[in-house]
Amino acid sequence: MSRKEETLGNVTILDKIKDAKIIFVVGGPGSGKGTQCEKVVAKYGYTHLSSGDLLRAEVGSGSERGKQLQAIMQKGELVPLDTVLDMIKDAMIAKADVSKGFLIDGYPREVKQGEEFEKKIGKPCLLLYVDARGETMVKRLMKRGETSGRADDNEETIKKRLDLYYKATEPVIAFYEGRGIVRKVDSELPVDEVFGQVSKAIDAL
Ligand SMILES: Nc1ncnc2c1ncn2[C@H]1C[C@H](O)[C@@H](COP(=O)(O)OP(=O)(O)OP(=O)(O)O)O1
Ligand SMILES: Nc1ncnc2c1ncn2[C@H]1C[C@H](O)[C@@H](COP(=O)(O)O)O1
Ligand SMILES: [Mg+2]
Repeated sequence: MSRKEETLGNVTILDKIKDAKIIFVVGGPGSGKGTQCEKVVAKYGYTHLSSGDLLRAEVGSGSERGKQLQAIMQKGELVPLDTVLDMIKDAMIAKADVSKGFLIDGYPREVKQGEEFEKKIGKPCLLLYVDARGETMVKRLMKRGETSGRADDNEETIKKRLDLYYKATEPVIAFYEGRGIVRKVDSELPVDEVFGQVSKAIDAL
């Protein structure tokens, strides 16, 4: 057992995480995952962990690993599963004592990521599927790119991210539909209306 997984009485920190609500937030690039998660944090006090944000923090640290990650992300490709899962696990452990629930935004990106998460961390009780049309997502990302400073908010990388989403991530939704835990929200609607649908899904837990 690592130091981070030390026991608290007879309960390990990982046991605590398993007992917390875990929500996967999945959708295409620019569909509105981060926007909705912010609102969930404000209303429900959940902990928002975006795999993309965790990776960008590592890039921002200037570390050797960050440089390798940056090269992958700039091309719109997926970083290795172990890297991203370790980052999420560490971030969850750091919040285990105070968290009412976890929003895991941008993960799983492929079915294997979901399977590994469940082996190493725990089971999700809900997959929020933030759905928008490809054309809408591209428009939103091009607009966001005017101010975001994100190296991947450019036309060429957006196209690759979208292609990869359809190929690798949409099967994740089908996989969890088989479990009956997917709730789809229509992110073509204004932000507050989308959030109304998100709130219904969370209230039903
Ligand atoms: N329902 C909405 N209507 C209009 N604009 C929206 C809506 N939801 C989000 N946006 C805007 C806010 C941002 O500028 C942009 C992308 O939203 P954002 O929440 O950052 O997407 P995301 O987190 O799914 O993208 P990424 O996967 O690239 O991180 O679109
Ligand atoms: N779950 C992930 N697996 C692999 N790579 C990931 C994951 N989450 C984010 N990334 C990389 C690849 C993405 O294009 C960028 C940006 O992610 P975003 O969710 O759009 O912020 O990071
Ligand atoms: Mg985001």
